[in-house]
Amino acid sequence: MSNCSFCQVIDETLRLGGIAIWLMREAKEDIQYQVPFLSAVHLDENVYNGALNFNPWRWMEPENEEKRNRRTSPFYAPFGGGARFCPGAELARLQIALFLRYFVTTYRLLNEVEKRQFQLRRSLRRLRTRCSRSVLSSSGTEERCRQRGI
Ligand code: HEM
Repeated sequence: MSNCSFCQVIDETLRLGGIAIWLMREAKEDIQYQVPFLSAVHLDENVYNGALNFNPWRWMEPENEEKRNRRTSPFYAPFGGGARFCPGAELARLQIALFLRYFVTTYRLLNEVEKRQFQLRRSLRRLRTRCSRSVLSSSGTEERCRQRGI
């Protein structure tokens, strides 16, 4: 699952907010090698333009192609690396992609105004249904509906 349609969104989310940046490592003895803290790499302006911005399209840029290799890249390691590389990485990415697909194809995101319009339309539809049902049983209800212009 290296190139699903949601992969850029998943990769960008894991770059900015993955758990990898919180992992701590402690050297048991003094060493002469300096390992950059992962969050410093993931959020480094010299590595990623506008590093603090959520920009899934960055992963489509050819210059980021090599950086994006989560198994080998020193600039992108949301699932750790080396011998401790996360064995659940592909499963996790697949689950996230399935969830996102279900979410965006099943639900519609509305702003406050659209939400209000949606609720009003729904109430009107329900009233219409109720009215058309009660027309059969009660002329009083029919009259009330007529008065309300439904
Ligand atoms: C978005 C979801 C996930 C993220 C961001 C993530 C990230 C990581 C990271 C960064 C490590 C390395 C930890 C370290 O170096 O100490 C790790 C290790 C591990 N992950 Fe995940 N993981 C995810 C999902 C999963 C899933 C779904 C599973 C199992 C089904 C899993 C199982 C493991 C295991 C067993 C290790 C330990 C590997 C070892 O130490 O040899 N992870 N994960």
